[in-house]
Amino acid sequence: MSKPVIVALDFADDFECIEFLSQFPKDTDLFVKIGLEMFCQFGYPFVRSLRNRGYKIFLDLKLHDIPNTVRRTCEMIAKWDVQMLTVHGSGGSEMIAAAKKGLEGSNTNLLAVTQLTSLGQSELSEELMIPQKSQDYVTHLAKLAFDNGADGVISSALEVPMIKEVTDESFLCVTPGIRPKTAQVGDQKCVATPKEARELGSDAIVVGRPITQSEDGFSAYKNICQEWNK
Ligand SMILES: O=c1ccn([C@@H]2O[C@H](COP(=O)(O)O)[C@@H](O)[C@H]2O)c(=O)[nH]1
Repeated sequence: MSKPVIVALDFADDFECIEFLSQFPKDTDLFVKIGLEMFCQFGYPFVRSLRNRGYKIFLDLKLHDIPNTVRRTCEMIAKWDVQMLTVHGSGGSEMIAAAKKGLEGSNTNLLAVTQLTSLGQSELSEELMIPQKSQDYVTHLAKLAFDNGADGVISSALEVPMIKEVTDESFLCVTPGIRPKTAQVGDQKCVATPKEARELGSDAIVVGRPITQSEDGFSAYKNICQEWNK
């Protein structure tokens, strides 16, 4: 099976989103990410409607709360038949283990966010006052996630080799912050091209605006898939 390009559906309304999806031929094996923007507006019925179309779903809610709340939330999401769910790794060992417990019996992969790809070394040290070097912080959180039952992490593609080294080759590294050479970087600080992500060992890439804001979203998607799967 080829590794997926996951399309981040960050749209202001569901009509715009469905219109975007209508460009894709029906037999496209589409893996989409529903994040906070769309989930806050349209909730579970929207997730269900995309699942009913046959899409694979990455529900990117980045849960970050006390273990009991996260476990109970995950118990509910476990019934939704989504393929991936995120929590923040910085929620700690108990919270990660509680999320995994909540997902028990489902096929949902639990992914822990290490360091947001919109944060660079200076934000980490100067704003968040985290004394470690970014790479050490990321590998520490990845190991914490691995040791507490997560199936993988969300990280920059640039960190994948180090993460696989401290965890396991099978530990999933799903990487946003992907920018083809000609695309605008925007608010992302840690970026890689699809080709770089593949060479660094990412298991899946997440791409939003370079596809969703392109004049021809389907062509942009196909070009990225081609570069990624070469
Ligand atoms: O560290 C992270 C975690 C999640 N994201 C999400 O991925 C997409 C990226 O969208 P682009 O438009 O390609 O920048 C977006 O939905 C983020 O919420 C991330 O970028 N970094």
